[in-house]
Amino acid sequence: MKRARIIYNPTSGREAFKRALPDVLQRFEQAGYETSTHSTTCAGDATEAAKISVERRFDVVVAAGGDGTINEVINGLAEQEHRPRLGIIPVGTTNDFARALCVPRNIHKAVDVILEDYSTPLDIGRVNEQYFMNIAGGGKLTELSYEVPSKLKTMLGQLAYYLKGMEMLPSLRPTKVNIEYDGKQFEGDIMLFLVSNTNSVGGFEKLAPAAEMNDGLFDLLIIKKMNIAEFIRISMLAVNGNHLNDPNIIYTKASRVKVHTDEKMQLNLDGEFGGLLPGEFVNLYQHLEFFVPEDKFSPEKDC
Ligand SMILES: Nc1ncnc2c1ncn2[C@@H]1O[C@H](COP(=O)(O)OP(=O)(O)OP(=O)(O)O)[C@@H](O)[C@H]1O
Repeated sequence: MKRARIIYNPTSGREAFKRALPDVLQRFEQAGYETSTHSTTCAGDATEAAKISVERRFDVVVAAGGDGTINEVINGLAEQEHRPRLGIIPVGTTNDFARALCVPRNIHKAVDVILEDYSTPLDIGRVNEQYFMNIAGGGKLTELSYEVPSKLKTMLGQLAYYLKGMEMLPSLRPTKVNIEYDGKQFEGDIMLFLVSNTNSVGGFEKLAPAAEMNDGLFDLLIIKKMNIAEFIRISMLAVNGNHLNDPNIIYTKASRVKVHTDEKMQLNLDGEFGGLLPGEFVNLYQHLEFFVPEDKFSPEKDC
């Protein structure tokens, strides 16, 4: 019999997963899985739970939560020799990664994707011995994602981020960096940089529109120093993906990106604080196998 371990964050999003859990378990049982659950208790707990799932030889691990929970689970699986297949049930506030995978936000439809049993190997990123599946970055604005209090996210959802973003705008300052990417180099002041594995970033779906998740390459986006009015203008253009030809933007693909700075610059990994830079970002080609809708990589699919 196949065995699945569901690791879920009971505080994620609007706490809907706890209510759906009995139905979810029943559906896994009916599909032939022996299933057990782990409810996370604090930061880092999902990483430990994922490592234990590997030790106990589960065939499938399901991460139910927001991007933070999925990131923690990936950190528990990435270094293991035997890596179970990974399913996602997106019940967080932003769910950028699930959007990139075309996994529906409806809990039962997300369960359908896992039980349909189609999975595919996808790239993940590593930096300073930590792993990310969606995006890494640095620059004051990337700190937005963890400055929003969890209670406010539960109440307001995505709106909480926009409000906090507006509040932070006046305090945005450029940072002097040196960025090496696949043999090329950029040196100068930047507002922020992003190293992206998917095209779904911070609720913007066209920020890194060419990102593929199984090509062994990141999309690197550098936004150079500019004033606040310019920055707002670029952000508006980015909603529709019209920011890429701007002279203040560098947008390219790279498998390795090395960021050095003498100033204090925080590293953001999938929306959570990941320590301080410098760091070297390495793309791990097709390193983890994810359940996705079977037509996810067909040219017609747009989700
Ligand atoms: N029982 C818990 N109580 C409080 N925090 C927890 C608990 N379990 C996990 N966490 C922490 O909550 C963080 C954020 O959770 P998660 O990403 O699942 O949900 P979210 O914040 O609602 O959504 P998103 O990250 O998409 O905005 C996790 O990275 C984890 O460190």
